[in-house]
Amino acid sequence: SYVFFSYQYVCKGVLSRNLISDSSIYLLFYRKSDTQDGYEDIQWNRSSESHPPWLRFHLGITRWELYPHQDPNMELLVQHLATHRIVSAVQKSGGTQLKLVMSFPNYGQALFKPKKQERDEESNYNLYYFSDFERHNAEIAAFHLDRILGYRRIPPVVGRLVNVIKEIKDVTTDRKLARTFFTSPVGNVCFYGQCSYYCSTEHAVCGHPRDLEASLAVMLPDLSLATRRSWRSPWRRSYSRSKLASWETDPDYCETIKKTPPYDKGTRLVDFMDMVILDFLMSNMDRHHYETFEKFGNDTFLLHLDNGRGFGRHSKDEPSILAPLTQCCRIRHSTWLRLRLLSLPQYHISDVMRASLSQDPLHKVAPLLSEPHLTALSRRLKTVLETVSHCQEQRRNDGSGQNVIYDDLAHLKWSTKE
Ligand SMILES: Nc1ncnc2c1ncn2[C@@H]1O[C@H](COP(=O)(O)OP(=O)(O)OP(=O)(O)O)[C@@H](O)[C@H]1O
Ligand SMILES: [Mn+2]
Repeated sequence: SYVFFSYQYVCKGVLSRNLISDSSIYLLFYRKSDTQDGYEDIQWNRSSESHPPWLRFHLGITRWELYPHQDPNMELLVQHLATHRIVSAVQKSGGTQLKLVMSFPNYGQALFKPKKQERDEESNYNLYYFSDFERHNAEIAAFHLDRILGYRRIPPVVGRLVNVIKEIKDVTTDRKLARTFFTSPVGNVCFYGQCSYYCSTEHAVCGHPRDLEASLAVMLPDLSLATRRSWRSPWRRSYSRSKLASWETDPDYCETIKKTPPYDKGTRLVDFMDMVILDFLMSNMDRHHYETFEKFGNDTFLLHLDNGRGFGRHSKDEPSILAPLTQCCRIRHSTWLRLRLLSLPQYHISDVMRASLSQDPLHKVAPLLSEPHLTALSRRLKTVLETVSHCQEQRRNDGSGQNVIYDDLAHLKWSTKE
């Protein structure tokens, strides 16, 4: 089968399997910064036992996934994110809303997004999707959901209570950020940073009085070590109050996309559908782009970065997010089986998510997703399965002979026959 064929190529080294071949490149990368305050001397060598968890994460990225199923490194990786001393916090340039890059003594880094909204607060119905807040708990919940779906295409994210004075203001070298700190009328410490959306006194994020809930996502390898390509989503929304996008008006839109590279070959179209299903489940309308690692060309997984606008509403579903699936009627066999599993009473998606999220350190402060959001997940999962059934019925009747299910498990059947 194709998968076995490409696997042989990987073994022969024609196609590379790992993003970063060994740790030596990092020794060169960090040599220039090894005298900085607060950082440890570099403790690792080429032996993997000496590597900090964030480095093991980087070295474990393959063309198919960010980390393996039952990753032995995961527990320590998230524990470090949640507890290690923050030695530096600077604003991340680019993007529309405030976020910080935090550094740890062992050179690990995390992308920080602050809490801006209460868990039980629903996004204002009069706000367009493109002016919605980003939510720290959505970043955390998206990581758990992506893992439960068996994708492993979101970098690990953990919740943390951050002391805005000790862990941001006192350690930042970012003057522009430091200048935006103030004490609110009730004595909480707040800051707002500099960005193009919601960075003003009115939209400040505040500690309570100093502790601020936030999400910390493990940083991917620096772009100078692993370049990424950004792809515009063919089903991108118009980001306008008045314009419609072509996929909203053209009934044959998918037929065109299916013939357009890279969607015409390999697994790109079904990989895109995987992402659409994730987004529909969490109701994320903001997937304007996705990224891939350049090294792997077109034959690789899609990174599901930037999930802060998911989980904004639980009382309403957004069928237009599923439009690619409705229009193309294509889904991976493995994804379809996973979704069916998560609809069974013993593996119910809401229960699996509740249990998974309760492992996060912020669960002690408050559950990461309120019960109505968990209920919405199971309702939306049912909609996805119904959409697939409807597609199958449609394909049976239209006589086109096109399959709804993309068989990505053929090699497994082949190997179990042995
Ligand atoms: N874990 C990560 N490691 C490294 N880079 C990341 C990570 N997560 C996101 N990024 C990068 O940071 C950029 C900005 O992050 P994000 O998309 O979350 O912010 P944003 O303000 O919503 O951006 P935009 O307004 O462009 O959608 C992303 O385009 C992505 O390339
Ligand atoms: Mn965004």
